[in-house]
Amino acid sequence: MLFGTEILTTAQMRAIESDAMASGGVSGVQLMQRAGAAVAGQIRLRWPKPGRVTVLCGPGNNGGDGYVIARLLARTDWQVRVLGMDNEPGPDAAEMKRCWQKAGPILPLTRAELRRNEADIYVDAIFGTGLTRPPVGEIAEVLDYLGGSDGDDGHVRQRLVTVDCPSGLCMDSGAFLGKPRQPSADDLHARLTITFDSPKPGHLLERGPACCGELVVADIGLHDWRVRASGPEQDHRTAHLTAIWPRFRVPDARRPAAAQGIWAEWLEKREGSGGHKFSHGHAMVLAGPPGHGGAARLAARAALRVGAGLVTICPPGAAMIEHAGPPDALMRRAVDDATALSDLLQDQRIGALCIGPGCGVERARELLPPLLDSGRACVLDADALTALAAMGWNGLHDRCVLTPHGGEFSRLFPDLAERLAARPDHGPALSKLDATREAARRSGAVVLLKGPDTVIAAPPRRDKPNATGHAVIHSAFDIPWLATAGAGDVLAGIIAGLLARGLTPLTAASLGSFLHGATARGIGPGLIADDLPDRIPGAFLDLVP
Ligand SMILES: NC(=O)C1=CN([C@@H]2O[C@H](COP(=O)(O)OP(=O)(O)OC[C@H]3O[C@@H](n4cnc5c(N)ncnc54)[C@H](O)[C@@H]3O)[C@@H](O)[C@H]2O)[C@@H](O)CC1
Ligand SMILES: Nc1ncnc2c1ncn2[C@@H]1O[C@H](COP(=O)(O)OP(=O)(O)O)[C@@H](O)[C@H]1O
Ligand SMILES: [K+]
Repeated sequence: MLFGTEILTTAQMRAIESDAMASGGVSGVQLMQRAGAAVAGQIRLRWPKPGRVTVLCGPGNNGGDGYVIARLLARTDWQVRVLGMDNEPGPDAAEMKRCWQKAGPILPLTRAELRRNEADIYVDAIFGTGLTRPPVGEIAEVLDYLGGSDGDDGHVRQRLVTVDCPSGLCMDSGAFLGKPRQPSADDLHARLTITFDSPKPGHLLERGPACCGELVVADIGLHDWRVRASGPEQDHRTAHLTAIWPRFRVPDARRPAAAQGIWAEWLEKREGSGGHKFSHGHAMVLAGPPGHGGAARLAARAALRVGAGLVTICPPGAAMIEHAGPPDALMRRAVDDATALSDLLQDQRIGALCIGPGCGVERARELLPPLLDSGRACVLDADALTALAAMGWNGLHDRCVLTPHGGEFSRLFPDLAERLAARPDHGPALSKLDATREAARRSGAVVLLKGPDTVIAAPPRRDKPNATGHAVIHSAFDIPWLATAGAGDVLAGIIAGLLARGLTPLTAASLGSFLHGATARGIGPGLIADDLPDRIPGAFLDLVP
């Protein structure tokens, strides 16, 4: 079972909207009115005293939402200025535009007009899911102004509310079309973004979290069609959000799913497997040469803390002395070479292995073949990934979890990393989600690409090789202090421990990321990786429904 809040690509969102409208259950205008009302409602909630608002309306349905917002705010005593385009949008937006024109004028959507009057709030309803190419000309200038490139020190961004997303952001990738993928000070930053029905990948990836500001997901009544579209025979279901990011609001009815799902996984394993320590799984962490033991010990301690029944750390004999200290619960066993590992793996009770943290590339290269031949569930991290990049995919299988950070990913999948770094010229741009899924497909393993926007992707099912596998995005933008030496080693150990307990690789990687992030949130700034394993029990307790 996967957990988290479902997210939809823009294509899936459009498909669900079309299904809903084709069913006759709801019209396009009704959806637009609900969308506009949700935004106007959020504005009134945050700015209860009516003031001056400038609504910027683009050429499509995002602009249509803008005309609804303008009308609803004008009704509640806001002084509304609308800047719009001189075009005939699709029928729904055209109707909303006409409705607004009965209440007030539409001024030209130009930078000069925008600068003419100050407003308390700016509403960006220029582009949403329909963005296909980089904004140019007058619209690009308007967006630059809103982004603060005018030297106004970002004064607008504190007052910028965006409809569906900051205009110019590709909602599938979180990249700004036509701009470098690195952060730039003049990227359009909103204080608040209201999106509809479900988050889209671009809200959670790359520039999305920083530029959307607080993200509110408003219900516009598409639930029944979303559920139908994500049934087992449909391919609409894509990725699941696994963390509730503090600035991220989902409709209340969908909020508890994450925590309860995780807790249920845990109980299921505990109660289904009886009381013996071996029935809770035996994890092995392959440690490296003398002087490099810390990383593997962090991993081993984390594997114990997530409830593996036994954990053994396996350094070469020459490094054994380094591992004499606590925790006493940890077992030690020397593994000097590939033959010793093969012999050890005759013990079928060893359920999962972790290789990479502090292992040394040469040793990883030697130990990987017998480890992979054994077919055991395993986590390949750090030095094991560097070794793998030189060895190729032979022997990898769907019980392997690869946990690269960006640098390791580019050694393993240089072409994908290069495409991911390139300036996107049209939408939808290749996303971190797409790249991780492709990496999982090529390697046949679960791939967890680390970062503030961790993506975890499973390879396609064997019976559906052309379908995309399940994927999970774990958002950790609110915990930058997790980017500290050794945090990745702890994550590898957590996942190995969960694999030993019998969780599927995708669930172990997703739940592992969630626990890792939740633990870091509980500790706060100042965290060092050593703190993480021993605080995992607290993160578990927070999951009790
Ligand atoms: N379809 C629906 O029923 C609903 C749509 N909603 C709103 O509609 C939005 C999507 O509407 P659209 O599909 O009309 O798309 P948008 O309103 O995002 O705008 C795209 C329009 O601009 C054009 N365009 C794209 N890139 C451009 C560029 N760089 N320069 C100039 N023009 C460009 C496109 O050809 C299209 O006409 C959503 O983001 C959401 O705000 C909501 O009202 C909810 C219901
Ligand atoms: N900016 C960030 N915000 C939150 N988490 C991050 C950020 N950057 C990296 N991380 C997370 O921190 C951990 C660092 O892992 P890694 O790069 O492997 O470090 P190490 O090898 O030192 O253990 C990963 O879990 C990663 O997802
Ligand atoms: K917008």
